[in-house]
Amino acid sequence: MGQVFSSFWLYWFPNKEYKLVMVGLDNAGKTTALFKLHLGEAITTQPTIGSNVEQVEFKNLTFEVWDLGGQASLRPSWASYYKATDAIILVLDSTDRARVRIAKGELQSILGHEDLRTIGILILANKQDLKDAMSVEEMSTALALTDIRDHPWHIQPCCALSGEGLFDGMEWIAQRVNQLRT
Ligand SMILES: Nc1nc2c(ncn2[C@@H]2O[C@H](COP(=O)(O)OP(=O)(O)OP(=O)(O)O)[C@@H](O)[C@H]2O)c(=O)[nH]1
Ligand SMILES: [Mg+2]
Repeated sequence: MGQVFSSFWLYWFPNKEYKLVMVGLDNAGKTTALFKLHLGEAITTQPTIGSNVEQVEFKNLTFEVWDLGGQASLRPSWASYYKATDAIILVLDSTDRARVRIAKGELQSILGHEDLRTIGILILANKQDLKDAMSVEEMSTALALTDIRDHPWHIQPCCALSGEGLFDGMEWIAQRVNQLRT
C-alpha cells in the first residue's frame, strides 16, 4: 500500500530540483561553503572565474546550488543566473569590515532585481571562527537588514571550513521551500 502511495506521489510530484544562487564578494567563502555542503569536506579553493554548480541533498529535497565568482569584474554577471531561482544565499566574510558597505550595495541590487521579487535571502555570516569576526547583530545593523520589507530573510552565523551553521542555514531554506509547496 505504501509503495502504491509513493509511486502515486512521485508520479504527481516528481522530485523537483530547487535552484539556489550563492553570491557575495570575492574571498567570502562561497566555494568553500558549496563543497562543504556537497561533499562534506573543506576543499582548497582558487578564486572562482565564472561559476561552479553542484547538487546538494538536504532533508529529502534536492538543490542545484550555483556558486558565482565574487570579484568586482564578475559581479555584473550575477543577474544572468537569477531566473527561476528559489532562494539567494549571500555569503559574507564577517571579518571584512572594510567592504561591508560594498556588500550592502550588492544586497540592495539583489533586493531590487525583478527576477528575485519575493525570493527568500539567506545571509551567511561566514568565518565566525576568526576572532575579529563581526557578530550577527553588527552585521545586521551594517546591512540594514531590519529595513527589508518585501523579502523573507535570515542571517546565519557559520564557518564554511568546519561546516558549523551551514546546515542551519539550509534548514531555513528548506522551510521556505516547503511553505511554498503547500
Ligand atoms: N577561517 C576561515 N576561512 C574560510 C572560511 N570559509 C572560507 N575560508 C577561506 O577563505 C578563502 C576564500 O574562500 P573561497 O571559498 O574561495 O571564497 P569565494 O567566496 O568562493 O571567493 P571567489 O571565488 O573569489 O568569489 C579561502 O582561503 C578559504 O579557505 C571560514 O569559515 N573560516
Ligand atoms: Mg569561489
